[in-house]
Amino acid sequence: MWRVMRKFSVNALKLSSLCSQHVCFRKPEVMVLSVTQQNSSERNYSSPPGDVKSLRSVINPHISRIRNIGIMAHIDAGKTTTTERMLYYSGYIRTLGDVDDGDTVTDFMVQERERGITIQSAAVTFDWKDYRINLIDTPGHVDFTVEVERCLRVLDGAVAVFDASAGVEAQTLTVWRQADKHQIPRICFLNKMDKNRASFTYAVESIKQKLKTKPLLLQLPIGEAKTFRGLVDVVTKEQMIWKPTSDLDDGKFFEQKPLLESDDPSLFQEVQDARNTLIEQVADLDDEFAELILGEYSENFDLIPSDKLQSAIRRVTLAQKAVPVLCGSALKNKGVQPLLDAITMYLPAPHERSYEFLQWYKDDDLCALAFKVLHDKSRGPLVFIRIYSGSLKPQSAVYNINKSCTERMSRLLLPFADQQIEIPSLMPGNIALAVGLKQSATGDTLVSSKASAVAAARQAGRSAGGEQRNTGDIESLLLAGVEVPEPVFFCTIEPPSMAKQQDLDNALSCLQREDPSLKVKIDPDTGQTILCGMGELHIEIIHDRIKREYGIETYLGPLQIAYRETILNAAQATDVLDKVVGDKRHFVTTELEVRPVSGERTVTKPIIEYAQSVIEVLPKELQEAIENGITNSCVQGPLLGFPVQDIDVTVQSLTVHPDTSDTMISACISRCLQKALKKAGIQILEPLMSLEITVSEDHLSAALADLAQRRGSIQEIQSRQDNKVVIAAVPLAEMMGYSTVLRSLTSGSATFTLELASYQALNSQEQSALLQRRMGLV
Ligand SMILES: Nc1nc2c(ncn2[C@@H]2O[C@H](COP(=O)(O)OP(=O)(O)OP(=O)(O)O)[C@@H](O)[C@H]2O)c(=O)[nH]1
Repeated sequence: MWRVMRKFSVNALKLSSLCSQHVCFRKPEVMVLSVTQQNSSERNYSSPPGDVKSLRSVINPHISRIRNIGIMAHIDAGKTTTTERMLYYSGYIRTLGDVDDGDTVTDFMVQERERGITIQSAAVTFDWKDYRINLIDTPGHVDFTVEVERCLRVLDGAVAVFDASAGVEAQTLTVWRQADKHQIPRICFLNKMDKNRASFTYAVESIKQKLKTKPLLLQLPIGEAKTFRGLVDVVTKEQMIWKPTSDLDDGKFFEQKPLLESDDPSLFQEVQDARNTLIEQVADLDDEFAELILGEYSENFDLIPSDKLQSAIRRVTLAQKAVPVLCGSALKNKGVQPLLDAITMYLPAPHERSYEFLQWYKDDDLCALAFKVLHDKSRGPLVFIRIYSGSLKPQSAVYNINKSCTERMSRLLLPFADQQIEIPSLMPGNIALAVGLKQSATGDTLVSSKASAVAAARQAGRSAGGEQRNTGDIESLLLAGVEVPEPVFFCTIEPPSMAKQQDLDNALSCLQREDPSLKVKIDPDTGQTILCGMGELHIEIIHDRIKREYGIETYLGPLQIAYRETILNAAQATDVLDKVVGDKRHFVTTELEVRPVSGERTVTKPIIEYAQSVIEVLPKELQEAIENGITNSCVQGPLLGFPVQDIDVTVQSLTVHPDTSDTMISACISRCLQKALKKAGIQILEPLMSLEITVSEDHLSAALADLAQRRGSIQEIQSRQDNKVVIAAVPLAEMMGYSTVLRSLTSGSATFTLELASYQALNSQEQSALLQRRMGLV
């Protein structure tokens, strides 16, 4: 049972389950925070370090004291255990759990079902010493570009957790490269130092080789594998030894004292050498520090004050010139407190990151990103928000740029400790949960008002070179979130019985708000529900979540590619509708002309025009009925039922009997358009993907040979450190199961991202082969 649960925790979000175990274990109480009324005895802390209690009353700490971080790790490297220890030492949870002990998770599932909240939580807030740490969940599946990018957007820094016996593994490599792209400063934590075959040297070497980064060794282990008992801080030359002080060996207390030569001469020498190497490395990367050591301390590096070295390490970490490396054993409760110190010391505060879009907003104008939506049956959608500028207050209205609507939030909550605390305001750099936003979904940008969005749009327009754009276009520039690509795969989904259809519809509508890349539609012919997603894995996960979180066992049809249809030529068609319903005669005649639209940009909605003779006499009310008919007809093309794009429709003539309903007008127009499209000759378009593969030189030719067999066209091969980055365009139809093939071709060393680039025409042979397949003839 536990194994099963552990697996989906892997697939879903491990931090989520932690948050859920500890935050949502009981019905979350919402309490209005009143600093003066707080009674410390009510809290759930077990001798928290530092002055956590008083800090907890600080709703908006100074921005320099905030750290928004994520933890990235390969499966089983110890992300959950490390996170759990962080929450324990910070006083967030009272008892240390073991991920291999399933009881708590089972309990949590029961609670979760009773409370009706979905499992996932996006962030957990806790204080360490005098810092506010928001631990933001990083997605379990790097295959979801949208999900990963959304998440990286709200992180200011990250901790990469490694299994010290395994070094850098595939999944870490992928996320590491994504973090490189988003320029996120990082710290490495070599976990599992207690494990047989754990090797500090091997793991550091693997970081150097595989991640092509400069590791800064800030600690050295004392002992390795079974003998691992502590570590030495290379900067301060202090040793930290964890010794069980009571039956409860929770690692909370450890001995910290200067390492003396008499304690261990060879370790002392190692630390001395490591410190000198560290100083030289940092001096090479930081001019300010180089000047300092060449001047005052050139005679004796030992005299360099630790705080000067720490500040220089911070600067090179923030500039991503090097990565601090720490070590420990989360399971054996060693090394996590120094890791927390390093997070506060070396990772950036929100204002130390540069966010390009902020230049478009005035200083105190709100700019916030909704980065996760949770569904709570009693309180409705809870939206996780990160503020970049301005402030948020409960009962205030915000303008959602993506949805072009104004919404009012009723309350603001901090996901703090075991409660969600109601707060009166939220300042830049912070993260909170908003209650009452009905429209906002994952990835939406929230600003203070429409006027502020338009002003920022103008500013963005000016920065983009003052091109004339309409406001709608410019607004799309403003998305602090990520643009959602069109889904490229689809399949039918069916509930186990008709009685469950309503539940399935509800589940899908909740999931859609959380995940903007998921689309759901109804097949107009069969009435079946259709799921449209970004990839094989995406659809699989949605299927799994419906079962796991909503308790509905569904059946998926075969996975299909979302083609498009367009026309080859111009054509005209006429149609007549003459129907008597009750005592009314509905009579319409029409003539339509269709023409292909060519250009670089895809035109997904039909361009609608009217002949002069029609526009002169056309009442405004009928225009909507006509345009509905045209738009509906384009949803399903005449050849295979895929959406029709890149067409221009001109209404050449229209006669309508006075009693005719709008529905009949739409129906006649729609049918006439289908006739015209058929006459114009249908061309099927297939999704063409932009593929980026990062591969070592040794495996480059194997990857290229494979691409050639997939109708791929190579556009560019770049060099990135010792790796090659292949940029290619490949039809999606050739990409099924690609991750498995690439893994075996490159011994798991290559990574790739896949994104929709455009739609390209199938040639006549490919088109007729597809038609035959769809008709079941082959
Ligand atoms: N020996 C040893 N085992 C550890 C350590 N940390 C975690 N583990 C074990 O490694 C396994 C995976 O730990 P998790 O914390 O679940 O790792 P994770 O990275 O969250 O795993 P996934 O969520 O499955 O990706 C569990 O059996 C842990 O008990 C450690 O420091 N030493």
